[in-house]
Amino acid sequence: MRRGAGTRSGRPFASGSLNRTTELFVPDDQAATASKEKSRRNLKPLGSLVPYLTHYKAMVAGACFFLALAAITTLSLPLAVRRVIDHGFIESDTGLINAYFGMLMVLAAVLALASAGRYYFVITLGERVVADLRKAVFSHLTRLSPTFYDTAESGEIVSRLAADTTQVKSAVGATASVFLRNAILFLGALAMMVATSPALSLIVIAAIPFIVLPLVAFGRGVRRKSRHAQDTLATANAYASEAIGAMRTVQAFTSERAVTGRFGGAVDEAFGAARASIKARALLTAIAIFLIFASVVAVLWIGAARVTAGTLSPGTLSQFLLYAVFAAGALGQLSEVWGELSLAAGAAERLTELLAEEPVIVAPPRPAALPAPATGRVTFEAVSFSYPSRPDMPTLNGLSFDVEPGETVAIVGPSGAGKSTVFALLERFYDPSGGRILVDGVDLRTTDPLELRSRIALVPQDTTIFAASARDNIAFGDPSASSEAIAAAARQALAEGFVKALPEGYETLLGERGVTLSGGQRQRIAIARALLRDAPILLLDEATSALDAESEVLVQKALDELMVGRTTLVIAHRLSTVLKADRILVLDQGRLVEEGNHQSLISKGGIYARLAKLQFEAGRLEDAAE
Ligand SMILES: Nc1ncnc2c1ncn2[C@@H]1O[C@H](COP(=O)(O)OP(=O)(O)OP(=O)(O)O)[C@@H](O)[C@H]1O
Repeated sequence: MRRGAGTRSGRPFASGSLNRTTELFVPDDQAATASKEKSRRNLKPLGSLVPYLTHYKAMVAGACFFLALAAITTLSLPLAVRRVIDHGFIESDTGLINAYFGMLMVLAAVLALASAGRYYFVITLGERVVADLRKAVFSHLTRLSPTFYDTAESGEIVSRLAADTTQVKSAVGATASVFLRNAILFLGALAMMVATSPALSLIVIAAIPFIVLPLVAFGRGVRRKSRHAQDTLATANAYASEAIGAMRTVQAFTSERAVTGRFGGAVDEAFGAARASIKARALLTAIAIFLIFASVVAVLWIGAARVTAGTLSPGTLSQFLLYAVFAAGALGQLSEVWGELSLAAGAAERLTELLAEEPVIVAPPRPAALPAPATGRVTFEAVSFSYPSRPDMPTLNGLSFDVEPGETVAIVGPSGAGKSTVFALLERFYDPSGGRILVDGVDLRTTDPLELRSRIALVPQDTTIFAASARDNIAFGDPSASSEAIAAAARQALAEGFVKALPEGYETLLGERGVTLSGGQRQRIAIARALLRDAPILLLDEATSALDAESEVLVQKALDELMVGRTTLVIAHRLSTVLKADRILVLDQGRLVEEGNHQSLISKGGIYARLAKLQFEAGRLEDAAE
């Protein structure tokens, strides 16, 4: 079960699209095909966000209303301006001028209100949707099978959860609103231009393809570069989170310089990619601004000639020009947010991919019920298994054994024999490739994994202490447990003494940013957790790290309490455990090679005898010392 660093290096996910690190190492021609395919993609992935939006119809309606109001108000401004120029100034009627300016003031107030409303609804909507999306992605991640995590890089997934959702937030919020506002403005201004002066509009409309086409073509390259920059950043982040999680190991091996250098290299690469993307974006902006303003100037030029010739009123030219500026400005903004939107589309796509990742282990459509009350019988029938990440290496080979209800069975064997794998299969983290595993006579494939796991309590070798209170840590497997039940479990696990002695007792924050527990204390928390779960089957992965004699006695006593009346499978590392077990199963290379009790196996003189001599020698010395 324990994975070496090698197993997490850069294997693509099942869908082959999430692990961007691998992309950096694919041959150039493949990478080119892949990015071509990507650049063809458009804003479609943003469509996957629609279901999230439909939950908040009122907010969407509010956002649309204010969006339209702001656009209409903006579009009516030039009409007022034209009247002021063509009538107000000429007729020098102060009453009329006042009325026009009064109207402009009202328009300004409406515009201000509409903009504030738009901002409020749109940004809140963005926050709301991304909060839901984060929850959905995280909840989905908790349901994915270990097979997924065998090949995924946890740092990268966390970065997806943080960075991609933030990108989506800006898209749903600000960017989408800017996009829609400018799209409405552009179309509205265009229509008003035609209404104002069809002749001038014709010139402008003829010029549009010459403006838009180069921008679109160039925009594609920019998007590709941005995506590359994001991917390189994700790689750097993944590396950082791995190193930060293992800082003790880094320092113990005095590898600070090496990891800093590697992270620095990754950051520099991300910076290089970001700079390339910024350069392209800067150039795009320059091209856009020049093309747009050059055409506005050209229109002004032609229009001015017409005013001089007397075929156009100055007010109409101003009105037309204002619409042209609006349209041009809107188009400029559109080209800018298009890039951002497509980035967000990329982010939405990756999140959708993550959400589309199916758990390998699922309940059948009609799961068979496990018998009640549970007895705790465990049966392995000719079980063969290879890890999906190493399909050509058989880990278990036709393994058969039966554990009676209430029996304590020790599993021993050399490192890599498959002991932890037996536990993983029993929890149905994976399905065997051959044979069957039964709990209380029911084949695990036919039942609901959640129901199965609720019948199993696991005390792992390394207890994970979460950054939460001591109470929550004990109640991890049963968050609804009463304070009395939690205290009783702690008492039985001999954890009550040290928990009460913590600065704030059961409420003391443990783990990261909290109190650090000793090895023996962690194990007793794990035992209390398992006691509270009160499951008929107990899987115990005995810690290999030696505890001091006193802790050892406490842990042992707590375990004895835990094992009473339960079927127990224990991966044994101590002599005292094998001596107490009803039966010992000896595994080697995924096969059951010997079976019996300590005495019978020792007298056989086989693998167990050899292992016992090596492995339990220390235990015997300890026992002698006591
Ligand atoms: N998640 C995994 N993906 C791929 N291979 C794995 C995985 N977990 C374990 N293995 C491999 O399966 C084999 C059996 O591993 P397992 O952890 O079951 O052995 P073990 O008997 O518990 O060893 P140890 O006593 O050292 O913990 C080993 O060769 C190991 O490298």
